[in-house]
Amino acid sequence: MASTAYRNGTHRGSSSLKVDRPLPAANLKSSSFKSRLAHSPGSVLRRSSPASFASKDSDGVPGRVRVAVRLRPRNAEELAADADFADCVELQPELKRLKLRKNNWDSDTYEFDEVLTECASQKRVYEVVAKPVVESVLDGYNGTVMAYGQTGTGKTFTLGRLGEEDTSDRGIMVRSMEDILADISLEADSISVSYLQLYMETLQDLLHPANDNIPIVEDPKTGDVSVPGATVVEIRDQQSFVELLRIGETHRIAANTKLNTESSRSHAILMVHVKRSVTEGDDIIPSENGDHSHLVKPSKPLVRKSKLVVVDLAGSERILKSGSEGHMLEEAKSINLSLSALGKCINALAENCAHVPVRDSKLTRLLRDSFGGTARTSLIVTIGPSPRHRGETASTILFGQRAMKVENMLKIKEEFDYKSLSRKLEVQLDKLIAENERQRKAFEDEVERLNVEAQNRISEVERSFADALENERRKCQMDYMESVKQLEEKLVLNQQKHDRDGKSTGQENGLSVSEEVLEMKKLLEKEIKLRKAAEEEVKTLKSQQGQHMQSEVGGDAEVLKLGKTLEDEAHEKKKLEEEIIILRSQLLQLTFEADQMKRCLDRGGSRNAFTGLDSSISPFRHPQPKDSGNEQKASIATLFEQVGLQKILALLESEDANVRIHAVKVVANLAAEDANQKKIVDAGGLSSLLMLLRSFEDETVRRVAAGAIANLAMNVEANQELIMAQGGISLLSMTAADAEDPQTLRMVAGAIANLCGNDKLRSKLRSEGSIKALLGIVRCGHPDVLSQVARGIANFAKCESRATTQGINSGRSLLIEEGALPWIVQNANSEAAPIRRHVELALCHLAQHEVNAKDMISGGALWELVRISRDCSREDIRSLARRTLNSSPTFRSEMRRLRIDY
Ligand SMILES: Nc1ncnc2c1ncn2[C@@H]1O[C@H](COP(=O)(O)OP(=O)(O)OP(=O)(O)O)[C@@H](O)[C@H]1O
Repeated sequence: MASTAYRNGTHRGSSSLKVDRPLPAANLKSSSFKSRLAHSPGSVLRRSSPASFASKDSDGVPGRVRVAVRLRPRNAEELAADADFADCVELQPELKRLKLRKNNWDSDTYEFDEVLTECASQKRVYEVVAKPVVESVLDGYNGTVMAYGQTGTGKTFTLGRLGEEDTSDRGIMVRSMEDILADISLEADSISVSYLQLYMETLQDLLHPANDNIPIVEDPKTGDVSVPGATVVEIRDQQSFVELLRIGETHRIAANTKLNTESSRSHAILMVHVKRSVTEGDDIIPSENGDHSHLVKPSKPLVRKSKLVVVDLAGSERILKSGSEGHMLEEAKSINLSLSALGKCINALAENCAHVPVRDSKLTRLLRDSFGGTARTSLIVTIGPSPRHRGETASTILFGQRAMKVENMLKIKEEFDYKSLSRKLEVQLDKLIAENERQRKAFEDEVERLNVEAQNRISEVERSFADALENERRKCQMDYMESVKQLEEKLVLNQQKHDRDGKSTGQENGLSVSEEVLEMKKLLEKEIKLRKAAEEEVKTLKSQQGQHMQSEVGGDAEVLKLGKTLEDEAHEKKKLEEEIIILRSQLLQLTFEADQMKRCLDRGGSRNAFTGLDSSISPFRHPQPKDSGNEQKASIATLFEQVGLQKILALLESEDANVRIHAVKVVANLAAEDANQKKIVDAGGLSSLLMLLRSFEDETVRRVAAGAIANLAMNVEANQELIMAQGGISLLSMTAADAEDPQTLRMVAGAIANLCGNDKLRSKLRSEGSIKALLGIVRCGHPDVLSQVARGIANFAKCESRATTQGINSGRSLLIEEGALPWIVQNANSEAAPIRRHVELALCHLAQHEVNAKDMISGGALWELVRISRDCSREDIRSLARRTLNSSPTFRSEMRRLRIDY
């Protein structure tokens, strides 16, 4: 092995220095361990032997044990005793060399990493010996600062001085902690301390002395050495640390030896555990919108656990010199034993021996990581100047020289930091929750905004739609009113002209009415267009609603609102359709009336002539000339085609009274056409009409409904029977009893009269009060009404007569039983031809059966029969009367008795 010592050439007669430089270029003066590593890429692990103080991995950084030598100044005793002698050492700090005098003319020269003279301040000692180690510890490496030297040479002075009186006296322990506390973050990192002494191979807790015999635990894999039984105190400030040191100091075993009045008898070991979170930059996670501001992916959370071990060894001494006896002698032996075990290990490591006797003492076991392990180690060897202790000084120097050859493999101790990860994730989670909350709020605000916007749009559309509808309705109404007014004015004018000019003007007026009709038709077409436009509008609204619904997924309230809007729109549409139908029906009526007027003018009749009151068959039947009849049929066909019967009938049940009135008029008009009657009945129109009659809500409705029923009951027997089956007979009877309006009574009488023509309904008509109803109706006195009554009585009498002839009926006439005879007799010679004709027929039918003859005679009917047989303008009736009188024995006998010449 190459020696690190070199001799003064003078002694060997050589001026050249034989320096074997095995040391790597590492430089203790550097304050930054990282920069040192950067400057020593060529450092080579010199030990190739697997023998090591601790197990090592190959991925560490080589780091030789650094050794400094410190010379204590002469103490009082030495100043006195050695006054005449030179120091045994001569220091050359600038060359980092130490000369150990052998005698006055010969010396050995040694090179150290640092040579500290007796004048070196505590601060400088700390900076060159301990500070680099402390920095390494802060970087995550283990570090050891150890003082070795003869007793009384200043080990405790170097390491353990608290410097409470004079801060410049502060030793390495205090200064190390100051630097550590200054560098770490108390929030993220932690420092804890254990303070132990190894005394006579027993490890004792200096912070809790009762806790002795603490076991040493070594991790065979990592080489980590721990003392789990030791008290561990967390340090948060310098003051509490100094307090701990003081406590430890008071518990440290010391003795007054010859060489040191306060000689430490134990090895003191301060362990400073530093736990630091690695603060590498977190990866920023871009959000969906590319925003990089808030989300970060926590990097792999690591914690670096490092340990600074400061070892104040007990003094090495020659037992004789120290004057130890008894127990102290045992102490001294134990101290020397452990120091010698340490020396052996260092020798073995320095020599790359296969075996390092680590287990020979607890001291070597404790320092397993410091020598040949993973720690960065700095050794300060303390020496005294006295030539009397030259041997001990030489021994100390050689210890230091051997230690310089020990190469450690520095490794950072990193662990996965679950706590830190958990903390980071919690922070991250909080951020995410806050972000989520922000986004949710923004989303809700957006939904709210869209809702408001949609509502505004809907309201706007509703408003404009309602306005448009209202305008159209008003316009139609006004047009309609205007048309009616114009027609009425023209009618008056036409009448006046007609009166003046006679028939010649009739044709012109007819032409102008035709023009009106054309105008009306145009109006109808316009209305149809309007309806289509309104339907388009509804479609557009529906599609807008659909779009809105799509854009507002999950917006239930909005969907409901839109549904409501749709309903409203549908309602509006229905109303519009109703209005269109009404307008059409009005137009139809106008057309009809115009036709009537034209015909009337053609005939030179009065307005009353086309009101329908003169209709002898049906109150609503349109007695039209062929051409106008065809036009009317065409109009009705158009209405059917464009609107549909079902829709028209549905309007009979509309909530709007006005709509019902118009609808019933349309139905009545439709019912006037034979071709429509069955369709109306099949579609349930009869039931609706009867319902209107029953509800008696409006005189007009009732009147027109009765007229429509009369039309339906006109020809088709099946319809008549349906009316009966649905309670129509009694309904008509009741209506006849309480109606006052002559038009209504005319319609009701007409309907009953039609029913009276059906043989099958005879008894039902009587039992449900129809004959009484007809007789009641005569109170009205209006000839048109009376004409319908007379027609009904004639029809009834005819059916009775037929039944009697067929042998179905044998009794007295129900008409006579119901008291109709007096009215019949009274109206047999009515001035109104229609009445007279029906009554004459009725009398003839009654007279055909002998069973009625007596009542007729007593009721004065015979005279009327005789008159009819003589004077009736209709030949058929006259001959019928004659035949009847001739065939009845009772009448003949009475005529004889009365001497009526017949
Ligand atoms: N560099 C120094 N400057 C001034 N005084 C010093 C210096 N070094 C040591 N001393 C003094 O020397 C005496 C012995 O020092 P210290 O107790 O530190 O020695 P030691 O090596 O720890 O001894 P031991 O091994 O017996 O414990 C003390 O009074 C101390 O103040």
